[in-house]
Amino acid sequence: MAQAREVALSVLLRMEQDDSYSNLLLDAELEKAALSRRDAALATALVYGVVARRITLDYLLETASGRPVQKMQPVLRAILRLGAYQLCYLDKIPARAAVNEAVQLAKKRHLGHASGFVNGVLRGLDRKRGALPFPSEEADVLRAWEVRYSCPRALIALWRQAYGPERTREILEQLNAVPPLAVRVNTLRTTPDALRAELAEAGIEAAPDASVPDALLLSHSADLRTLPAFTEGCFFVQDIASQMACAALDPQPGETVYDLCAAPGGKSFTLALHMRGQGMVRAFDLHAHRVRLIEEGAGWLGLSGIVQASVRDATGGEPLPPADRVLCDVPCSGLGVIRRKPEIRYKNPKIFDGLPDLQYHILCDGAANLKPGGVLVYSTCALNPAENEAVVRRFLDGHAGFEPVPFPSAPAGNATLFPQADGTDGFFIAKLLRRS
Ligand SMILES: C[S@@+](CC[C@H](N)C(=O)[O-])C[C@H]1O[C@@H](n2cnc3c(N)ncnc32)[C@H](O)[C@@H]1O
Repeated sequence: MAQAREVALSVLLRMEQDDSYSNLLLDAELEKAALSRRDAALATALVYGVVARRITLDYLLETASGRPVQKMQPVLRAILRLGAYQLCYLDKIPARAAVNEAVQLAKKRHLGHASGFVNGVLRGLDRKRGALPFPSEEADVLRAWEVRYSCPRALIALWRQAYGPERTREILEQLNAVPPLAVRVNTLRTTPDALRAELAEAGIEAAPDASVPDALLLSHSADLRTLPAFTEGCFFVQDIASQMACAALDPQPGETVYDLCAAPGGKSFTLALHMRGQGMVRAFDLHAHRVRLIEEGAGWLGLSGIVQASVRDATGGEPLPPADRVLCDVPCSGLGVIRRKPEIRYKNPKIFDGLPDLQYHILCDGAANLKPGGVLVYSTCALNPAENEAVVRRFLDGHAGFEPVPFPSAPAGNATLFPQADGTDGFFIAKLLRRS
């Protein structure tokens, strides 16, 4: 277990230095450390938990220690956050173990002189934590929610303005929850029922989803990669919202479909399955190393004959022969998938300012490469109207030949999916028809 905390500490420190994603750093550290399954699970829980709860943990540590966390040495700060997270959120870890392990970590990291401080702060936090006052909503609602949900106030303010206070509170209440795990059945290799039976044998309950066929919702997150059904390419992980975007495009066998921002390829694969393996999905992406991921995935799932991957810039690529349907699953802020990538919340919303223009130009490229009578779907995993409704509005204002088309659960032709209400990732889907 000590090793799990060391791995978690290394990941947290590297995140501060590299500004890299927690999942990528964690995967790399776990591979290096070769931990037992139990230790790897603890290291994972610690990294995601500390990243997600950082603002709350810092508030608690500052209140307990009387010292500003930001002024502490990064390694000391990370050790205290790890200890505080275990004390406040991991009931299965005894308080004494959480404190002692933090002291040992400090010694190993040559902070022997601070081990008394670590011990004192964490013991104090453990004693007082039920009684520490949280900021009150009456005095400053943004600060109160910032501390309670560990979400920067700029993002809370953005959501309050976009969706109102009630919906914002609901979004925040989901922010630190475990996200659902959904898979798409590879119906060219198996059936939902056969896959359910195979998963059940491995101790994983799977239920069909009400909104999309050939999707299964798994009861708990297991290491799916070791299952024969996985290695044989009988399914892949894909959130229900992504599957709904593919269902909205509704591609038919024999058609030509473009997926303009396709890597790592999940939606291209689902589109190919909708088409029962007949026709062509051209899967483009700007980055060659990401195009390789599409090729690998298509090979694994037996879809190489229908999914053709290549590098192309959707903001300035060469014109293509017009397609029957085009998907623009554009690069976005990711503000709908914070449950999966907890650090997204700490990005300054200003860095998203350039996205709507990029997204608009990709949507225009989709329109330019679509046949008259063809269907265009625009999607993001952003909960941010500037990247969603506003982009589609701007597009429709300048493209008289296009009109919104209803699809299930979206009578006006577009839908924002919310984790709390829809049980999916936060997501936006708009469906448009090219009349002429
Ligand atoms: C939201 S991700 C796509 C996810 C993918 N559709 C899936 O379901 O697996 C957005 C993708 O857009 C790509 N991208 C960014 N700018 C692009 C551009 N100008 N042209 C084409 N692709 C671009 C990124 O490399 C990234 O892979």
